[in-house]
Amino acid sequence: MSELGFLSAARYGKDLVRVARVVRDGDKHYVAEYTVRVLLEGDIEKSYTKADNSCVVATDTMKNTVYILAKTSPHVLNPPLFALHLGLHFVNKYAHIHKAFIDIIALKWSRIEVNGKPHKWSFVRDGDEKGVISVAVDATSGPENAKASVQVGLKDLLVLKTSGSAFEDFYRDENTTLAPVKDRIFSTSVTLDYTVPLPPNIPLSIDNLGAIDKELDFAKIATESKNDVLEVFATDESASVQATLYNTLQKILKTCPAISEGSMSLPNKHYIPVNLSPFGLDNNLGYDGGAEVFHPVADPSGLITATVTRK
Ligand SMILES: O=c1[nH]c(=O)c2[nH]c(=O)[nH]c2[nH]1
Repeated sequence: MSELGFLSAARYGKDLVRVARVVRDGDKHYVAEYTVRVLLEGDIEKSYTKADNSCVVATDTMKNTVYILAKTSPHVLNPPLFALHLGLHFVNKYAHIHKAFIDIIALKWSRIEVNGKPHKWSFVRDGDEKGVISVAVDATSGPENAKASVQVGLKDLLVLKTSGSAFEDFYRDENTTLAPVKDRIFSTSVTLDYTVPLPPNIPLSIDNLGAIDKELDFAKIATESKNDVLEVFATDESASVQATLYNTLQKILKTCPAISEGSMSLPNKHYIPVNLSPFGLDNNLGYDGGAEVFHPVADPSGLITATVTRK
């Protein structure tokens, strides 16, 4: 068969590797639960073009590696570091693998408090929110010169405010029916991704991951950026989802000097005030807001996205 095309890109791996790890410090336990995706690039063309599997690190091997490092990595409780450890492992172990892309979704297990005291080994899923980590390790110039991009964030953080949100003075034309409103419900499911450049003074290696975290403190960045999301959402006198998104990312850049860029994706989950006038009831449908009964609509939703980059 004559070939009409050439292989211009190739990347393969294992997706949806679910792993939970318990770390025991005496009778105080810690737990992490992840869904991991591993994708690799390198000298793998012949597996596609020549049906030659000799270069194929089996995706089953990648799955095993996730379990093995979940047991052996000192960084297993720190998702960005664990992702870096996995990525560096693959480019170090296999000379023909030059890039590793590790994505982790971290499920939420919060320690249960009993009578105000944190319990030793009991946890609760107290929200849909998940941590999201996306690491790309590039060892094209050799594993000793590996570079990595690290994006961290969260998704599915559901928030709602019943006041402090307006939407007015928007563009109007003959297709516009939406009435301006001074006071409305604002609800969204926050997706936040931020870029954390690795310190240029510390060579990227498995052995240096501890030192890198000492400088950056990924756990602190995660806590502070989430606090900023919640605080700005609650306190911003929102002129629009767009303006609140922008204010949030500005706040995060201020709080977290290690972050170079942040992106957010915010669906505008509309709550439509119900017209109760046929029943002789006033639901405050006017410009000033103050409605009490709403129809939460699943779709369509707005979808507002933006990236703010440090100057
Ligand atoms: O905050 C908002 N931004 C929009 O772009 C928009 N469009 C719309 O219909 N409602 C809203 N609300």
